Amino acid sequence: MLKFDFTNLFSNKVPNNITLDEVKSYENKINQIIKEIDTNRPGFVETIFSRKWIDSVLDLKDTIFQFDNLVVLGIGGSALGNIALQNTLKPLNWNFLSKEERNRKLRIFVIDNVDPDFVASILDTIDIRKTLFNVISKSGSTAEAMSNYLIARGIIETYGLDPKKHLIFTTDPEKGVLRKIANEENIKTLEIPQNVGGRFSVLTPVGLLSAYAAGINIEALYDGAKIAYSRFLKPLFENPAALIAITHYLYYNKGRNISVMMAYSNRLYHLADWYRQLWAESLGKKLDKDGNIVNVGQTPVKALGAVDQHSQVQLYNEGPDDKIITFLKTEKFNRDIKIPNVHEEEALSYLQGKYLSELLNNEQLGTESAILEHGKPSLKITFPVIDEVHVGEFFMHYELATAIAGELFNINPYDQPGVELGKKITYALMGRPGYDDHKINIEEKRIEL
Ligand SMILES: O=P(O)(O)OC[C@H]1O[C@](O)(CO)[C@@H](O)[C@@H]1O
Repeated sequence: MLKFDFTNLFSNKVPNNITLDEVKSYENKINQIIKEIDTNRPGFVETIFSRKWIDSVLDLKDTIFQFDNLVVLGIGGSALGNIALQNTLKPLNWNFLSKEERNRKLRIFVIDNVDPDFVASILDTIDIRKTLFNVISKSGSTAEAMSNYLIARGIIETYGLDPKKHLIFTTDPEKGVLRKIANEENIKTLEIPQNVGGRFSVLTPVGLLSAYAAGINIEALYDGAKIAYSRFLKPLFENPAALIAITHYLYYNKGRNISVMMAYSNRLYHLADWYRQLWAESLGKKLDKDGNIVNVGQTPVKALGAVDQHSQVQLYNEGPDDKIITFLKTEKFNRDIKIPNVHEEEALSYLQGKYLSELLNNEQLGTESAILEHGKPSLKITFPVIDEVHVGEFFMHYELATAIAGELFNINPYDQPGVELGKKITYALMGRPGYDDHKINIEEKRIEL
């Protein structure tokens, strides 16, 4: 199980700190929220109690393992879970290993952006004949995913290959242009449960296919998610998701409107990236459930230890009192490196003979202590080891925490109306029929240098 340490959130060293009594005063409300979630089971919870989604991926086994590369084409919730799974659970040099070293599992690439330099750099690297493309889009219409699909398809056709053999669409069971094309052309598909939104979809086929293709144990991901769910049904002070939600909510109300997730592990860093979308899109809302303008939301920020000690920590310690910090660390790294005894130099003797893991984890503890001395609240999540069970558990704790936080803020955590306008203006700029109303009026008085 993941270990959670909430001690420093309640310390008297934090001016205007939250107290256990304050948290306790929300106990009834939170119990009610938990009961409601458990009764109505939102889609992301329902998913982990069904074999359907794992089985739908396992059914594609023969197709997947004919290939050497899997390229995911999707953005936002249709990409970030894939990226997090690969980076936390596979060696960071996975795509550089030989096929034998990879045990014949696939190299995984995720093309989310539409930056031509980025897209070309991946397409230039892979052998198209040995590549399976997984186009992921819940809506089946997102411009970035669609344009990258069209590019991939164009290349497949240019090579004289059969698109049906090189494409899998992961999309809504009924709606969207991807579903239409799949039906017309008999392209293999995976379903995204209709009641699961993109940022909550990592444990649906959205994240499962690339994970499985790389040899990740997808069943163990579900085992971990179920552990998180069983902890979510426990009383408030034994319930990590509820404590994350209420402590962030209370500190937000005391002016801490930035939530930093600082991972002391290059692998765990990608979980912080996933968390950014979840926390931002779910909780950043203009209207509450009663239609009042509230403009709430806590800005999630990711940071990497020890790197950001030399970039961000000065600000965290001495800048505005507007942050709550979550540290991620692991007790066990897959590899370790002993720092050799090279010099008879006293200034270096504290390092020589020690392990990098020891240095990094002491840096974490040092930063956590320094941050507390500067009066800033933090919590810490420790992975006993970075494996499927703990990563699955992490995803589910945060999805549940987000659902609870949504209720505390009295907003809908499952929609994202604020991203629509930008999409429509882009459509208009790109000449998509039906979007003329969204043509922008360029300011006549320019302030341009
Ligand atoms: O899976 P889709 O429908 O292509 O959407 C991709 C992403 O775009 C958004 O709708 C808006 O950013 C996200 O919520 C979503 O994860």
